[in-house]
Amino acid sequence: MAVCTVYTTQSLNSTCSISTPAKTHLGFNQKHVVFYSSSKKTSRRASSAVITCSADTQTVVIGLAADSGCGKSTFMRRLTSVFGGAAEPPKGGNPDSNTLISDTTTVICLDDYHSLDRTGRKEKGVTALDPRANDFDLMYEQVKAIKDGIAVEKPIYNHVTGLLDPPELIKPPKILVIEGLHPMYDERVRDLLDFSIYLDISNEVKFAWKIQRDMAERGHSLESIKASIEARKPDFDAYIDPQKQYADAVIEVLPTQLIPDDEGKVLRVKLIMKEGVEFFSPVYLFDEGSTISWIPCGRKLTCSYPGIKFFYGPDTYFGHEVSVLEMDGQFDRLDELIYVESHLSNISTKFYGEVTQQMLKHADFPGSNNGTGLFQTIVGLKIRDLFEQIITSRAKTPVEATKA
Ligand SMILES: Nc1ncnc2c1ncn2[C@@H]1O[C@H](COP(=O)(O)OP(=O)(O)OP(=O)(O)O)[C@@H](O)[C@H]1O
Ligand SMILES: O=C(CO)[C@H](O)[C@H](O)COP(=O)(O)O
Repeated sequence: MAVCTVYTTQSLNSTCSISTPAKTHLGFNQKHVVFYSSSKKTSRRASSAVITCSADTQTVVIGLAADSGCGKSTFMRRLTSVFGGAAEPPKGGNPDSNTLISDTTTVICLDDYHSLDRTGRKEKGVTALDPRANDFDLMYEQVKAIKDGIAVEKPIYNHVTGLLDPPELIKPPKILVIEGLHPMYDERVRDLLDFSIYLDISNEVKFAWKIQRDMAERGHSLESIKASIEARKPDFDAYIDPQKQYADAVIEVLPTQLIPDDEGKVLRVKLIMKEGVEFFSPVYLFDEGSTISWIPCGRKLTCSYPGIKFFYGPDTYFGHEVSVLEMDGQFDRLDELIYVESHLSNISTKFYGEVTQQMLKHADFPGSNNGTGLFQTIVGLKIRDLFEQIITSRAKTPVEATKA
């Protein structure tokens, strides 16, 4: 009996099939195929084996990083809507699950990889942002397994009780989104991402949003909100904020420059897009690569005080070449957004007016009248486009095999 192992450059999963020029008995595991045969010609046959995997079922992995209360859930709702169908927690599972599943996407919250529960963190004097409170080995193993087409039993961090609940089954989806505090912190996890986004909310705006949500909806006092932001800040600066250097797209939210000393109600939002990212071409305004300042308020766009200002141009971000699209101000009439949409290019829509349609559909979501909603919607469309391109390219590329 002769045995020959062939290593592949791509991971193999249960969708893969192997054909050889002659009859051989074979089996395969994640990165290699083993051929057994009574023939001495095994080695030659193995080298000419053709390995085919179904591209449809290989998971594309997207990372979304941001601090708590910075709009991740809102962004996820916009993204899953682009793919159609509702995103819901796993049916019949833990009612406090953080996971959202739709036909195309599964969104998992990285809080589920907290290794210390609320009491454990208190006893050790660490915050949830501290890497010591999180299990990056498990995060890496499970995200890799899902990407390789293997279902996992993922833990659940229960935000109601502050405890770690029994795990839930996560099956490989078409698109896996890992959202939370640390999707780009661990190099191994970062390398699994096909595309990454960082929501960079400036302190002033974060404070305004926290007050609005935690005072109005959760009954917290102004003092306690201030204290919680201050307590998280050193770890946020040390472990969360630096991840933005790795992101393929950053949505930066700043106070307006149109009104002096505004309290974070009118926003200036920048979409920073890395150049040279495979399957992602930055959005542009009017003329790709040029520098444009545009005030669209006129006959076709109603603007009340303080108006709307767009900017587009090239820049550098953490040493990378980027394109930046910026919007300062807010829309009065969302149906007129079509005027702005028609001047943007590379937005990966499937039909004229798709951005406007998505924005109108979710007019009640926070940020629908400003650049946060507009840019989140556009990034959602870019992710759909990236996914479709990846699937097409995988379908064209046969798995490459090298003999041991
Ligand atoms: N674009 C926006 N414009 C205005 N307010 C916003 C925007 N996005 C989010 N907010 C405010 O921030 C709050 C938190 O938003 P969201 O739930 O999407 O964030 P999150 O990052 O998922 O939060 P958490 O991690 O705490 O669950 C919202 O209730 C809203 O008050
Ligand atoms: O930063 C966070 C991410 O959402 C939370 O504070 C962290 O997950 C801890 O959660 P809780 O406050 O519910 O114990």
